[in-house]
Amino acid sequence: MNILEKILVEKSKRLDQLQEAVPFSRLVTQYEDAQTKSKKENDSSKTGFDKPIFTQNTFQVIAEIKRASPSKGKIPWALSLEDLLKQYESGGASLISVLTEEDFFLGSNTLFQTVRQLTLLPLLRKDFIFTKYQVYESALLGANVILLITSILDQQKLHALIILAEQLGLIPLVECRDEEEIAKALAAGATLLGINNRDLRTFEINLNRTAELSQLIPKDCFLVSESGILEPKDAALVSHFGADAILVGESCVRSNHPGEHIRALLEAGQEQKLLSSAKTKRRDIL
Ligand SMILES: O=P(O)(O)OC[C@@H](O)[C@@H](O)c1c[nH]c2ccccc12
Repeated sequence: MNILEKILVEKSKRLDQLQEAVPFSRLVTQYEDAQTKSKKENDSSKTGFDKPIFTQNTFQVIAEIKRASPSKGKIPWALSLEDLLKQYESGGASLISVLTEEDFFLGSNTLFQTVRQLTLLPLLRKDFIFTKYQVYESALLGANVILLITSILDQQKLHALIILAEQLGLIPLVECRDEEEIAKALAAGATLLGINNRDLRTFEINLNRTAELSQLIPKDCFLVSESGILEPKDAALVSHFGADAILVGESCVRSNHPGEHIRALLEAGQEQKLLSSAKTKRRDIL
């Protein structure tokens, strides 16, 4: 079994337990009640953020809260969660990604809720999502964006989860790792695509994956280059190949000055975007 398969086995077990405690129908009712309540309170912008999250004119950084990974084990943080988030904000991150997977990334829904309390920035819930249950759960947690990993979903399922996410007001970020998955994601209706530079089966990092695959992504889609971004030159490279944003975990949480780190990545990515008319490398039409 590769690591991805192991993660999915554990995730399925946890989901079974969760559904025993709170069945799907009850979760849906909880969601509907929460909606009615927030409408009554006229709490339309739960994040205080009413601007669109993904705009193509500027380069963006999505900064991740990551405690551990299967390849690195526990990742030592230079700062507390509070300080990390303050710096993510001051550095100019436009979205915070929170890993909630428990067994391999040491995340949790509680961690997500804590982050939700500590920042007004929009949040990406990062987990191994393959059921409608998890999409409702993400909405109840207060997520703005969810990750859908193409390699663990067939096209029909991916399509169904994209539609459900959108119905619940969540933006689906659809992660791909090769040509075939990009075709599948586009056919399933994805418009916000992630290219993971790390192969989740082997952990091998290759930024050229963004270079090779970005050409297959239509210009009117928004492209996030994920994983293995360590320095400004990495941000510049993927920006050159048409990435509109980068998703950065480890190098942010390890940094003593994550705010400065994010600012430097942002500037390098933005400068390159202006220089290289980056999108000439991307497909014109769907
Ligand atoms: O820590 P990095 O190399 O900067 O990577 C962050 C992020 O891309 C990575 O955590 C990630 C991307 N896709 C995933 C899917 C599941 C778990 C984790 C991930």
